[in-house]
Amino acid sequence: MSTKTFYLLGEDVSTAREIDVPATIGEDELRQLVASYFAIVDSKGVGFVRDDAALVSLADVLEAEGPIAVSIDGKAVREVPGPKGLPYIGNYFEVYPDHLGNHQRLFERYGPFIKTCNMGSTIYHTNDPALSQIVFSESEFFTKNIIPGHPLHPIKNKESGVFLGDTDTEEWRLTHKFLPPALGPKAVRHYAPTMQKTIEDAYKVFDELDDRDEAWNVYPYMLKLGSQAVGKLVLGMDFGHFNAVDAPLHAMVMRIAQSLELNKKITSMGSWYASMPFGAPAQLKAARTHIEAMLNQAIEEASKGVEDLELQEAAVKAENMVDYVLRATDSKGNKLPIEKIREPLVVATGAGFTTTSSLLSWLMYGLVAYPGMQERLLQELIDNDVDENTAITPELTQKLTFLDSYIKETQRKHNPSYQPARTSKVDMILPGGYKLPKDSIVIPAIHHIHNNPAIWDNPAHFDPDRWSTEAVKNRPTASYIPFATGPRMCIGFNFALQEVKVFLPKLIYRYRFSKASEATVDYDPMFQLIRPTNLYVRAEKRVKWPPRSE
Ligand code: HEM
Repeated sequence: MSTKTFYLLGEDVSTAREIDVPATIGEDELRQLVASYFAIVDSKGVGFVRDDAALVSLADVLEAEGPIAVSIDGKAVREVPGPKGLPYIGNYFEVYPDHLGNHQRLFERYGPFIKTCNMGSTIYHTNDPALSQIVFSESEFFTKNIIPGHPLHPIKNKESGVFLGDTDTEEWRLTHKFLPPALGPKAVRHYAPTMQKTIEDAYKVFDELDDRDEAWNVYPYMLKLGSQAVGKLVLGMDFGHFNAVDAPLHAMVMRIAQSLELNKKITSMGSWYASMPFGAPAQLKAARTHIEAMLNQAIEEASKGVEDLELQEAAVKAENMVDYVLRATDSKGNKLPIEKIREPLVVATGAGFTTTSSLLSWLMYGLVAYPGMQERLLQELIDNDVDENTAITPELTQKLTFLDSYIKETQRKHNPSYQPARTSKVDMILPGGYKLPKDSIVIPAIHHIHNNPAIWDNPAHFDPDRWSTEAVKNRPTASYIPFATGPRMCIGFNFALQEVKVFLPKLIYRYRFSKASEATVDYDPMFQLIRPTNLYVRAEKRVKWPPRSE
């Protein structure tokens, strides 16, 4: 055993610490030992420097006299860079209103890890897959802990267990045990007929719009469609969104969408604003109370079976998630307590329709904005013997490989979610030498990871065929994460993907879509998700279909 002193390259030598190094230590073990003293997240990047020269072998390090500097990925440690802010408002005007474009600009200027401060709230963003993987991994370094300044803080809700709650809680563990089976691959397969009925019920509205020769704004109709499906399959509720062309949105949908808008507004103002007894924070409180009342009624009224069933069996037999949570029983005979059912269901409903309606809107956008897509998707249906009477089963959608690539490319280029955030648990040194303090909010910026030119060839080009290239098949871990990754990733992704794989073929087979507005498509920077706000299309009922390919 010998005692050596180490300090972080870039810090003052007076910060050097003594570390006892066993005589038989190996090179990797030495890196790990030093990493553990300085909370260096990835020991593989640790290097040693003495008198400005790298100590390349283990023997060099063990024999070096005096304090040894520790480099990270060959660099000195450094503060996370970012733009200088104005007094009080910080970088608000550097980020808003076009936060997608502005963050892209900031990544180009400052590199893959940046720091901004808006109205007193400091946030870190990364467009680097390796850093994102670390941030999402629920470890000794990071967790989902929704502290003030976290984008979800104004709507934090411990009782919801999932999405709006911290990881380290009994509620998360319990809900995370009971909810996911109802959204697993086997469970969502038996939802396919209900999904198909949902889209077929919507035909009469799109047909009438065609008869009237009217163009329609995509997002509001996709919101109706996405929420109609989630209403039925999560809450057992018929929202009646396609009873007529101008059927209003159900109050449940309005209130959840309103909560998200208010939340984005509150977070963009900084955490001090959230506790104000008027304005957006007061409206948010009123919206929550209304949602709870409606949910109680839905639980009363949802169609339900009677017998208790083991989790997996309940998942494949239940008519909807209300039915499922009331009957699902774990191996020890425990059920999700009745008082713990309401909040997770509200969250699953909100998480389910806001996201799928945005994705559906971008899928429609691709049909009218990218030449040839609609024709290729239709041809694939014809070549797989799809016609208007075909039941779109998971077995069939597995064969629709171009549809799969088209959805993936849409989720890459136009991903609706952009700000899943995690919180640092300790002061640490990240790969690249970035110093990150405890309680920092870090956002793996999904849109910017998916459009990072260091990872994706010509990322601005919409190209579904890239998904069959070796480069994309062998892409770095976490470079495509539309549903986030790690233990707190989306639990509804099977549901979402199956839904769009049922809806899209049905729509494309029946209608020919064309763009009905010339304006550049905008997104609403004050909404929690990225969705096109001004995309108008016309859907004409097809009267002719192409022949099968030779
Ligand atoms: C295109 C559709 C969807 C996208 C892009 C999406 C995306 C995401 C993302 C990025 C997260 C992580 C959020 C965070 O870390 O803060 C998440 C979590 C979640 N999603 Fe989804 N989602 C989709 C559809 C759905 C559906 C259909 C449901 C349910 C029916 C659902 C339920 C949830 C839940 C409950 C969580 C929280 C999981 C937890 O806290 O452990 N999602 N989703």
